[in-house]
Amino acid sequence: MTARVEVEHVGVDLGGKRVVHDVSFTVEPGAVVGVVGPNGSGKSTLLRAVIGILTPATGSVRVDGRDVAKTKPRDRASVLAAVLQDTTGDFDLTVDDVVMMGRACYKKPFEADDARDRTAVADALAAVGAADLAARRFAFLSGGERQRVLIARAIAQQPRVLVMDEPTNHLDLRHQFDVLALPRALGITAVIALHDLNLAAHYCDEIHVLHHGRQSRSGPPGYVLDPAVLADVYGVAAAVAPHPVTGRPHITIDPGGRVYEG
Ligand SMILES: Nc1ncnc2c1ncn2[C@@H]1O[C@H](COP(=O)(O)OP(=O)(O)OP(=O)(O)O)[C@@H](O)[C@H]1O
Repeated sequence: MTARVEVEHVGVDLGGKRVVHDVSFTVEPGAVVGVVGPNGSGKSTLLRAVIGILTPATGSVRVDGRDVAKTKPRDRASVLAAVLQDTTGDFDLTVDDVVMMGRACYKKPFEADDARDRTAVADALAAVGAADLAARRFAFLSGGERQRVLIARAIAQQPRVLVMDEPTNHLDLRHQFDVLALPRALGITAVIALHDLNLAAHYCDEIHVLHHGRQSRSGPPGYVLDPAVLADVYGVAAAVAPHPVTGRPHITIDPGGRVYEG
């Protein structure tokens, strides 16, 4: 199951200040969309509005036509799952227990886990290559192992939309690729905040660039990842050329600031 996400004129206030201004885009069912931008540009705030834990000051987020801000948290959880940046890592639980938390939206309080829950948990752990961690204590995992377990928890929720904020943090190269390939492999609509523009170029159908809380450019990677945009938004000199293997845009940054040609 997958869903269409419509972000319409979303503005978000934090601490009495507007930090996201008038952002609009649609994510087609099954599409993978990237949100990129410098530190403090509003990516996490926008993602929190998408999943409904922040209520937009303007506009709305709709999933299959239903306003997320007006949907009860329990109903939201069976549609939207999130992997956010600041999830505490101090659960005194096993990995199995942590991933089982993703099943809570399907159960009454204190209802026992059933075979379907256990299958969903095992499948989710296998999907992130963490089946061997199931019996380990979450608190004693490495940063990358924890991150994969938190992604497994979101997948065990069997959402129609997966929202991930910098999911590749802590992950080695192989796991970065595997995690970003997951939404498409599972057929889940995804909205992903990313710092690595080359990963965004490779995995995203569309990219939305935020700059000072505003949407500065949106569209397919080849349109968005333009040297002039990178210079304007990030203040870096960059060359963009087709990746030799995939043909997707590939960015090379000049750390010295020299502007490449071609
Ligand atoms: N509770 C808050 N009150 C006031 N301002 C806030 C609050 N939380 C975040 N901000 C500000 O909102 C802006 C957007 O922050 P946000 O975390 O969404 O950016 P980001 O693009 O995700 O950044 P990063 O790449 O560093 O994670 C920043 O200027 C930040 O300082």
